[in-house]
Amino acid sequence: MPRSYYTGLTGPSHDPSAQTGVLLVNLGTPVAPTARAVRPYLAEFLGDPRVIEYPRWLWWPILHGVILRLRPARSAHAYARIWTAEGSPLRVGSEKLAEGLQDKLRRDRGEPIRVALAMRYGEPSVRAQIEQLQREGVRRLLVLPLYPQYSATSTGSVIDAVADTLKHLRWPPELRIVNDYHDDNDHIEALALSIERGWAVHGRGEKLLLSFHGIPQRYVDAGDPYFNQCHTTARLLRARLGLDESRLVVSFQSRVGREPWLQPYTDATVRRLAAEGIRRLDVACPGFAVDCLETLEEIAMQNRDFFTAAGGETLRYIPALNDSPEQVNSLAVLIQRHMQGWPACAATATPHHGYGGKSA
Ligand SMILES: C=CC1=C(C)c2cc3[nH]c(cc4nc(cc5[nH]c(cc1n2)c(C)c5CCC(=O)O)C(CCC(=O)O)=C4C)c(C)c3C=C
Ligand SMILES: [Fe+2]
Ligand SMILES: [Fe+2]
Repeated sequence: MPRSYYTGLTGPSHDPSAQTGVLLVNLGTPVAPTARAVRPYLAEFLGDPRVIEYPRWLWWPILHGVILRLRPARSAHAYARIWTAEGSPLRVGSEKLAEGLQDKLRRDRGEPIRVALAMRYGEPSVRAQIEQLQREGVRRLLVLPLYPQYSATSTGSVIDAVADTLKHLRWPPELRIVNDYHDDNDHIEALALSIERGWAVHGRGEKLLLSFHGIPQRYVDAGDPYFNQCHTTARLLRARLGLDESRLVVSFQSRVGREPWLQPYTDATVRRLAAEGIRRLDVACPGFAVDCLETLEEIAMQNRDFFTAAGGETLRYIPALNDSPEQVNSLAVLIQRHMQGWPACAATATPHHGYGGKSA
């Protein structure tokens, strides 16, 4: 395509060769580990009706009158424990993953695919990043929420943000959205390899606990598939690792508020296991693509303390897949499967293995 064909429509800064874009979306994180920075982040997050399903007239006074006065300082204190010189682990890890995927996809497909990262809450927003991709000339967009298991509170909310953005575009791109990848073979294999590598280096704990982020039980009762998808991931990992239900245990963390959330709770589980005589416990959090507050602070610090206080010796946290080659490879395969039928860009595609020549 001649460059001039695009310029008038999409603005001067686009790269007309990257017509296919991938938008990774993660939850979002405050810009600094301070109450002042955490407050607007929590206000946006906990003001999302997908996350808190109470009528607004009931929830708004509690959120603004109580929660946003107390929680920011407490959360900021937790964030301060995991903050790095580069910033929030969730943001840094997600950015590295996006870069790794862009390199990998360009190599695999022989075309300049653009991979961008957005945050559902805070910056860079879904809207800003889709508009940016569009300015760059992207006409086919694959959205990949970085949540392996679908929940209305996480993936569903990303879909809302994408849909809201499209309303404002005169000429929206062709769109696909990955709903979940909780049972994807390559993903399960990547998780298994990372767990086995941990065992090879540190030895095996007596049990492996998979701790997933919780949600209110009420949401699952109303039809959210999240609980089932978490258990399917666990079942597939059991089969792949050769562990039975007594060796690989599932629990749910990060409960907020008073209503019942998915059970068993992670904190009660690590205490129970220690009380039952388990001394070495491995914990992985396969619901998190990238390490964050909920893994680095809640699991690797808080729950480690609960475990040892209850008589356990070592709780070893097995890191998230982050930007490891295993995760870059498995997500690159997933992305390309979801792009099937989308042409490689004609002007820039280079012939590569598998096309033309003498192959059958
Ligand atoms: C109160 C309701 C919440 C629901 C429902 C919920 C679901 C949910 N969350 C994640 C992933 C993450 N959550 C993170 C932090 C976090 N979560 C909540 C509340 C709910 N989450 C709060 C209030 C916070 C902020 C921290 C705190 O104050 O405790 C994070 C980490 C972000 C970071 O900056 O590191 C992630 C990731 C999923 C996948 C999910 C539903 C399945
Ligand atoms: Fe092109
Ligand atoms: Fe959360």
